[in-house]
Formats: sequence, C-alpha cells, structure tokens
Amino acid sequence: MNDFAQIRQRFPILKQTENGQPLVYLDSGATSQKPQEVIDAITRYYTLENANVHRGVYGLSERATEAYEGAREKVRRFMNAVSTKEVVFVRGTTEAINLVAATWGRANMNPGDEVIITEMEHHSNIVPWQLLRDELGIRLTVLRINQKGEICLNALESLLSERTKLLSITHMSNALGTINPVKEMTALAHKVGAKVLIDGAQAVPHMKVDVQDIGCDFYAFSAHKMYGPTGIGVLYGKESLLEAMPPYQGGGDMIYSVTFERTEYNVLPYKFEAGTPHIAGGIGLGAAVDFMESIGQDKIAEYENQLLQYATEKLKAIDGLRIIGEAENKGGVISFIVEGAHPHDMATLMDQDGIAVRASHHCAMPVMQHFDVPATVRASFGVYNNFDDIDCLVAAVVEARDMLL
Ligand SMILES: Cc1ncc(COP(=O)(O)O)c(CN[C@@H]2CONC2=O)c1O
Repeated sequence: MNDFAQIRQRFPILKQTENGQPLVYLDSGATSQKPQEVIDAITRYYTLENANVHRGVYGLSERATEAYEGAREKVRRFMNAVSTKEVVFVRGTTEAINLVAATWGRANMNPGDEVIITEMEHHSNIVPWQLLRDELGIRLTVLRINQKGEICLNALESLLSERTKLLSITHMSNALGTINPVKEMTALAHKVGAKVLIDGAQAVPHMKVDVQDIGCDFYAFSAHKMYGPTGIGVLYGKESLLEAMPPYQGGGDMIYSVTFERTEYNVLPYKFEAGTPHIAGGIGLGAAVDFMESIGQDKIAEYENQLLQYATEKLKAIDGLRIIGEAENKGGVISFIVEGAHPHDMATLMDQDGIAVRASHHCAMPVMQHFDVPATVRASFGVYNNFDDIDCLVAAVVEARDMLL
C-alpha cells in the first residue's frame, strides 16, 4: 500500500457508502475531511483539558492554555511567521479579510485611495472592499483574467499607482484552480508603497506557504480546508502593522485594563481576539498542521498535481465537456461544464453514483460571468483521493451526461 493509500485509512468518514456506492469525496475545496488524529485531539481536549484559557490560575486552565497557545506556535512555524504575535486566530478566511478591511482599512484609507483585487476572487475578498468603498469613498479596481483564468503581471503593473494602498488577491482560485504568482505580485505592489493581503484559503491545503518568502503584509486561511475543524482560521499580519491597527472587536481578553473613561488594550495577538476563543478549534488546527507536516506539503502538492493531470486528461476526453480554467499553474481544483446539461443536474445524478462534487458559482460569480456560464461542476482534491476516485468521477460524468442529453 503506498503512502497516500495508508493516509486515506486515517479518514474514518471515507469508509461509508453513498446510495449504495463507495463515497467518492471530491469537494475538499468546500471543506476537507478530517483525519483521526484531528478528531482525537479535539476529543482529548474536551475529555481531559477543557477549561477557559489565559486567566485561570489552576492546573486545568494552564494545560488548556498551553495546548491552545502551543497550536499558535505550530501555525507560526507552519507559515514561517517571525512571531506568534503575528498569528491572530479568527473564525476563518472571511473574518480575517473583514478584520483587515474594518481596522487597517478604516485607519489607513481615504477617499480616492484604491484597493486592487482580481477578477477571480471569492466573494469574501470582494464584498468587504465594496463595503469599505461605500463607507469611505475609496476606489475598487479589478485586475482582469484571460480565457485560461490567469492574471497578467504587466497588466497589474499598469494598474498600480501611488493611489493604490492595498492589493488583495487570492493565492489559488477556488473556482478555477489558478495559482497566482503572489511573490511577484507582492513585489510589484510594494514598489508603489501598497500593502498586500493574500487569501490563502485554497492554497494552504495544497502547498507550502512561507509568508516571509512571499513578503506579504497579511495572509488569511481557514482550518476547515486544511484538515482542521470549522470555525477557526488565521490572519497573519506583520507585527508592525498589527501593532498600529485599532482593535476589531471589544470585550474580554483583548484588554489590559478597563475603566469607564478608557481601556488599555492587550498585547498582540490578543488585541484582536475578544471573548472566549474557539479553544478546541485552535487545538484541532494545531493537530491539522501536525498532520500536514507529517506528510510534507511539497509531497502533498506533487501528489495532488498527479491527480489533477490525470483528471484533466480523462475529463478532456469526454465529448461535450469543457474545462473552465486552464492556467499553466494550477492546484487541486478542476471546474467543468457539459454542454446542454446544467451543472446542478449533473451533480445530482453523480451523487447517485456516490460522487460528491460541487455544482455552484462557488461564491465567485464574476468568474462565472467571465466565462459566460451559470455555474460549473467542480471536483477538488485532498490527500485522501486516488486515481480510482477519478475513474469513478469520469464514469459518473459520462453516465449523467448520457441521461441528460
Ligand atoms: C478562495 C476562498 N477564499 C475565501 C473563502 C471563505 O472561506 P471561509 O468560508 O472558511 O471563511 C473560500 C471558501 N471556499 C468556498 C466554500 O465552499 N466552497 C468554496 O469553494 C475560498 O475558497
């Protein structure tokens, strides 16, 4: 049994059947499945370590705090951040981006200042900037994509100006699979003095991310996409920026002292972590980091690329199927349509064969508009998928197509 076949055995949920067929889970882009060690870490916390963190002066609370803050250090090392002060726990990528818009955005942007995003963004990296535009009168500029679903660095350079205060971009598209050249994009933005936020929700599960190497100012991701629990994610921010930003929410734990006249805020990262945190989620995230590092992100990326190449070759051979998003550099996501068959009908029929794929606009409606499709069928891979899964996917696509046409 090869390594990845053994890894698959660590996911209990994959042992079940769906409609009498083995479950073929190909929707990791929406949320990944969880290995036993992540499930066990969360169970262990509630079984043996549950207490509120940071303020208890008794052993149980100290052990809960050690487990929770130990997870923060794991994330720091995982992203190669300089300090745990730069690792803010949030609910997920969406909250991370909203936090930056609400704090750094409000404190640093004035009417006429510009945010640049790309045409392939998820709605969580579009709507927060629209809200800020409508509140502050800033400009929101879109970097268009080509017919392969790629951005053009020269076009970005032409858009950047002294007016640009933030470049906010996805590292990897959830709808197209496109991997953006974020390091080069960051360098171009910094040349005009703009800050850079990277939406890493789809990238972190699939590849090694080194925030110091990229040079970005903010980086956001969600635990539930990289084998961890829902409800916990990370905002990385350069310490100097986080230090200068006002708090996001007010309450307990984010304070040092409170009088009715004024409040002195807590140090980083706690200034941004008001209220009782998702302690079990943080510990589960730490276990997910351990899981990914036990395999090796480069090994994950290489394996998933083999799956992607195989799936692309097999799907392209199906009459009437069009792949949406054919970037030279892609991660483990493949979107497609079958002419004459609505994606929702395709996915519904494929479910009858035990195939779990997403049929949607994937919260990337501008991408659908660009390719003039209402939605796509999307298969997205995790470390537990294999080539048999892809053979099952292809057979189900053909069967659904023949039933619908
Ligand atoms: C690129 C990208 N950015 C942000 C988000 C938002 O993440 P949270 O929901 O964890 O805050 C997602 C979610 N991906 C969606 C969710 O379902 N299917 C998808 O592709 C995403 O793919």
